[in-house]
Amino acid sequence: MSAGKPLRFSKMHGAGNDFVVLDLRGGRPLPSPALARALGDRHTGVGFDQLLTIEDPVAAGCVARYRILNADGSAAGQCGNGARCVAAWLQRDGAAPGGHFRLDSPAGVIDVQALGQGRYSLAMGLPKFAPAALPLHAPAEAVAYELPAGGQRLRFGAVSMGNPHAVVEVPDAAAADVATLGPALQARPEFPEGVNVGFAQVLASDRIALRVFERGAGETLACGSGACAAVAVLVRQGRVGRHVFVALPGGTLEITWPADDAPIVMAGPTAFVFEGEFPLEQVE
Ligand SMILES: N[C@@H](CCC[C@H](N)C(=O)O)C(=O)O
Repeated sequence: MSAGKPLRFSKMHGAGNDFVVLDLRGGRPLPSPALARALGDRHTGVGFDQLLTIEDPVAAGCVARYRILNADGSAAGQCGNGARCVAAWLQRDGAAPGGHFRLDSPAGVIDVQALGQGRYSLAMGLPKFAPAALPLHAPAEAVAYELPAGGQRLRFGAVSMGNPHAVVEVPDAAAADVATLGPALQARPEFPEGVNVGFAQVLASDRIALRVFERGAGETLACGSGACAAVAVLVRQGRVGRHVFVALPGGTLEITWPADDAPIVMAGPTAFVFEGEFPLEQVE
């Protein structure tokens, strides 16, 4: 990034999970973690949960590649709400004509289907339950694990959606002590790369309420990969069916996992908020 020339960005959100989107196609350099943190500051910068960079694709057959930085400057392997926003951004840009296209993500190729009115459906890949996939230090794969966190023993399921998730079933998501238990489980040494912690309340076999304490961003209004992870874990525990509406504080996502050997499909909204320019002198 060169000083003197302001950085153009788009501000977007997907179900309240908010993003700054940068167009780095043509080989423009990635922002440093320091620049990401400066942009992400909600008082002195623009503010976001995740920074999304749109780049030239590496994988064949994709219209673009995206990468993800959390608000604290750390890199992430997947972002479901962000992937929908990248899809919407590319369609508006004209780079993804037609309703069906592919994105090159850090976790692999994602199939996108535009549903109209800013909604997109994405095939988010297979959930990976092997502890090494997160990674989680556990003696063996299990449908549920238990660890001490926040002064209690927390029972959770664990899965990778390209990024690591722990899912705790709670009787009342609104009353869950997300601010205490989220960081406590996230910081356990058994998760050497940290973990996104979801608190899921089963409302019916096709409906759950979910709050997610994200790695690198704290509690967000929605987490797309977290919604996929919650459904994957709860299906495996026999708690829900394979088509589930996930109500998050910022909106509802529709998650379908047709079969164990099929990718999880996530459908949900996107929104453009504003376009802007950030003066790089603030950072460099
Ligand atoms: N909000 C995202 C997930 C973003 C990455 C996550 N915080 C991590 O570090 O793995 C989503 O919608 O999936």
